Amino acid sequence: MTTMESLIGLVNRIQRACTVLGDYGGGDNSFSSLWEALPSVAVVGGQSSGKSSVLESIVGRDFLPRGSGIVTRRPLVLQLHKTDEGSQEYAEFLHLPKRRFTDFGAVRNEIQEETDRITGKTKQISPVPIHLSIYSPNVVNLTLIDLPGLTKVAIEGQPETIVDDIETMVRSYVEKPNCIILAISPANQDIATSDAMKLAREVDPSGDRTFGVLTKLDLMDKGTNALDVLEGRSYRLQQPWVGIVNRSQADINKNVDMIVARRKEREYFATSPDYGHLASKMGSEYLAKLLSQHLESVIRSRIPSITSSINKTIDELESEMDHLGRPIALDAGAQLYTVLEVCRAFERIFKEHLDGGRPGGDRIYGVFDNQLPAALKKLPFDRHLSLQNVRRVVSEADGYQPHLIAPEQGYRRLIEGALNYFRGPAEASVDAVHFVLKELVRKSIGETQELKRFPTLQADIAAAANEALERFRDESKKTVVRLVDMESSYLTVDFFRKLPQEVENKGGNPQAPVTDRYGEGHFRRIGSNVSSYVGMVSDTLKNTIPKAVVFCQVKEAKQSLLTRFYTQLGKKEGKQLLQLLDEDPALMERRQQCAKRLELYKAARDEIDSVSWTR
Ligand SMILES: Nc1nc2c(ncn2[C@@H]2O[C@H](COP(=O)(O)OP(=O)(O)OP(=O)(O)O)[C@@H](O)[C@H]2O)c(=O)[nH]1
Repeated sequence: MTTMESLIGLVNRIQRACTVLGDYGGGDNSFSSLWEALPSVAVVGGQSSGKSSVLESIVGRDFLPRGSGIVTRRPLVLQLHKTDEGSQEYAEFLHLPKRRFTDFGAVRNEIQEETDRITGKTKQISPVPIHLSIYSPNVVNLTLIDLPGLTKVAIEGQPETIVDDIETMVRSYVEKPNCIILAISPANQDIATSDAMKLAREVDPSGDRTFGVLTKLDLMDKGTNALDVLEGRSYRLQQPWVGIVNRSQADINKNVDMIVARRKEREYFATSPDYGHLASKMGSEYLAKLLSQHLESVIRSRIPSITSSINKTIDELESEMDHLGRPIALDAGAQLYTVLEVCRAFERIFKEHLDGGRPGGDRIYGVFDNQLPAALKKLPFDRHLSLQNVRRVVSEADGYQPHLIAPEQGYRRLIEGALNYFRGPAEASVDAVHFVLKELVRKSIGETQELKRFPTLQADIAAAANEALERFRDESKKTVVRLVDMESSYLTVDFFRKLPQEVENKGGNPQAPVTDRYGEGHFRRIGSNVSSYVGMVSDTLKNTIPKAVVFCQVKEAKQSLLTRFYTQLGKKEGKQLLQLLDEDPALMERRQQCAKRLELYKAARDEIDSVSWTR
């Protein structure tokens, strides 16, 4: 069996770890809170209901600040550790790990000062808890959280909102299903008006996790008693009510020792005509034992769910850490490696877009299959080869001496003029593919998870890739224009060799008169011959332009999009590399939080494992 000590000690250790990492009940946290999964006991009550007195008598020591107004302004997480009989009592604060307090007056001062350290002297409240551990043979293992007293009016110097602020803070603790509520009400007030019971009823209507504590039994009017409450008739709870008699103000003024006070309390119940029959179930010592046992059994029953919640959170945090990436290494070599790794990830995605696997590459084929043929079709050859223009160009080419057989010069000029039109669609194809590539770079950058961390590197890669694409575009343009120019520079002789025969065959009658070389039909035929030649060239270019474009732009983009960037990278020094890897601060912060949390949860898991082993 797991010992009680180890179970409560386990939760104590996890709670401390939580606080170190800023995870505490009532805190504002974007992560699921481990604290909330842990059972704890919160002390709530109206002002002057006797909360401090109950806590002190559970501890058996005077150590809480006293005064008028709201004294408790930060939650006090009080962890009690039972030590061997005869050992010295001491206290330790989590915020002062190296100091052992044996003087409990000094503990009181430190609580006061530490409260002010966060809240200032303005009497504000803060949800950041103070952790105090007390090691003593006179305590039972127990963790209690002392919360500010519920109040109805703000006193001078306090903001008006304090009444609500306190309630909100107290509520944020007690509404958690794992919180055991120690609700303190004074017996000399009507239980129906108790602030503690009002809140407890709201957050725990079934009374499952509320322990009702009735203080000031000794201050009740003569002839009255609290048996209706203590025996559960006035207000039913699943747990038994406990009556308490704390030190009176006069006792406190006289410095009546806590141990003496405990004895007096025992005597009070033992000799009380009203409560004598309940004596064994009354008093602060009994309350401490009751709570400790209850806390232990609650912890025991929760361990499996705590463990599974811890394991689930560890998985979540680990996958988030993977997603956020590892922290940046300090040496330049490792930094260069990181930059290269990220660049490669980007290049891989970019290639997937081109080669298929990711969409977008098909749009390049769309340029070749639709845009280019459509643009070629739209070229104004009809106008260029109109009868009128053919006649004008041929006549101009002839000069004063009209051609005798075939208008060689005229043909050349008409063909050259027509071929010039191909530059437009050729260049437009280059541009269209350029824009597709640019868009794919943009997309790939967006899809490279590894890049998300590094806005600077992302911008630099985008700039380098786009600069490379511009270069490829220039090269590609030169090449396609060259293809067109090549067509003009040497015409396909074969085509013309066949022409005259075709003309003569056409008539079919050798006797027919030779066509009038200067008539309309003649020029029409010239136009039609040029048109067929241009059509042939158009078919050729429809095939060769895509080859040039793929060769100059697509293949280059796949192979050497970042080549120049890599060369420049090689010249960079450590500092410049670090600049490239300068992360988004929000992300850095998130990773840090994640890492810390992961550490906490792993530590918690180890703690739980170690307790399980001692069974
Ligand atoms: N006679 C008698 N006096 C008590 C008892 N419990 C508390 N008192 C007195 O009631 C006063 C308030 O008690 P505290 O323990 O300071 O009450 P509190 O709820 O902590 O008060 P705040 O922290 O100011 O909200 C003190 O003067 C105590 O001595 C009791 O059971 N009997």
